[in-house]
This record gives sequence, C-alpha cells and structure tokens, in this order.
Amino acid sequence: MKVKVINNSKHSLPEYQTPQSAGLDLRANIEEPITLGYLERKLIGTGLYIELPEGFEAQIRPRSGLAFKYGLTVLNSPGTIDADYRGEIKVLLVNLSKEPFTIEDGERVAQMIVAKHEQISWESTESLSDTERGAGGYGSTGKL
Ligand SMILES: O=c1ccn([C@H]2C[C@H](O)[C@@H](COP(=O)(O)OP(=O)(O)OP(=O)(O)O)O2)c(=O)[nH]1
Ligand SMILES: [Mg+2]
Repeated sequence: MKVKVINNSKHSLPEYQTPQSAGLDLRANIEEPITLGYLERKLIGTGLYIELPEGFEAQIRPRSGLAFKYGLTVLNSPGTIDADYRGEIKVLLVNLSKEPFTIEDGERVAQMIVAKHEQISWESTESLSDTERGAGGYGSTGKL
C-alpha cells in the first residue's frame, strides 16, 4: 500500500507488534507534547498520508492499555479512513479520566485496521423477508 510520510523521519512506519496483530500502531507526530485534561478532546497528527486500494477502508481504534490505565480513547471510534482520502491521518483522542494525560511525540496513541468493505446500491421494496428475530433486539433474547 502506498504511504507518504511527512515530517516523520524520526518515527518508523506503523507496525504490527506481533506476527498476527490486526492493528498497526499509530504514533503521534507532533511538534510539542499535547496534554488532554478531563473530557478534553484533540486531534493528534500522525504524519501519515496513505493511498488505500479501492474497496478498502482503514479503521482507527483505541489501544486498550491507554483506555484501561488512563481513560484515553478514540472519541469517534472506530474512525473511518476512506480510500479516496489524501489528507493526513489524524487520531481524535479524548481523556475520560480526571487525571490529565500528556502525549509525547512518537507515542503509540491508537491502532489502525485495514479492512475490505462493500458499497451497496439500494433496491426499494415494500416488504422485507421474514426471520426468526424479526424486529427483536435490545436484549430480546434474554440475559442468560
Ligand atoms: O479518525 C479519523 C476519521 C477521519 N479522518 C479523515 C479520513 C476520512 O476519510 C475523512 C472523513 O472522515 P469522516 O467521514 O468520518 O468525517 P465527516 O465528519 O463525515 O467529514 P467529511 O464530510 O469530510 O466526510 O477524515 C481521519 O483522519 N481520522
Ligand atoms: Mg464523511
């Protein structure tokens, strides 16, 4: 996949941390450390510009360690990177903990999953097929 890296020579390209990882960890590419206070949200640059193949998307998801330890998560999770997007990939972080959290340049702040997707076309109809579930949801199958 094509990638253009801007002002990012000091950081490696996003990597899979283990042989079967689904996510590529994204590093902050920032001039100065960024501090997030309680419920504060900020866009964090990654310095990465990519060209996804047609029919693919990238999803930006939180790292569970940051979420569990510091309440730091991706506000719009999963963020969507469209295949025709040519801007910088940014991560929208929010701090849900009362403790301020400071992000340093190069820190792995989120992970990116590249996935295939479909585009649909609509076919208007008056009736949908019957199913066992029907309109059941929101706990309709019980608790245990
Ligand atoms: O976490 C994210 C989410 C989106 N984007 C970029 C890539 C994506 O293709 C574009 C648009 O994202 P989205 O469709 O989620 O935002 P929108 O609010 O609907 O904006 P637009 O009207 O530009 O589609 O912004 C990011 O860099 N990071
Ligand atoms: Mg959009």
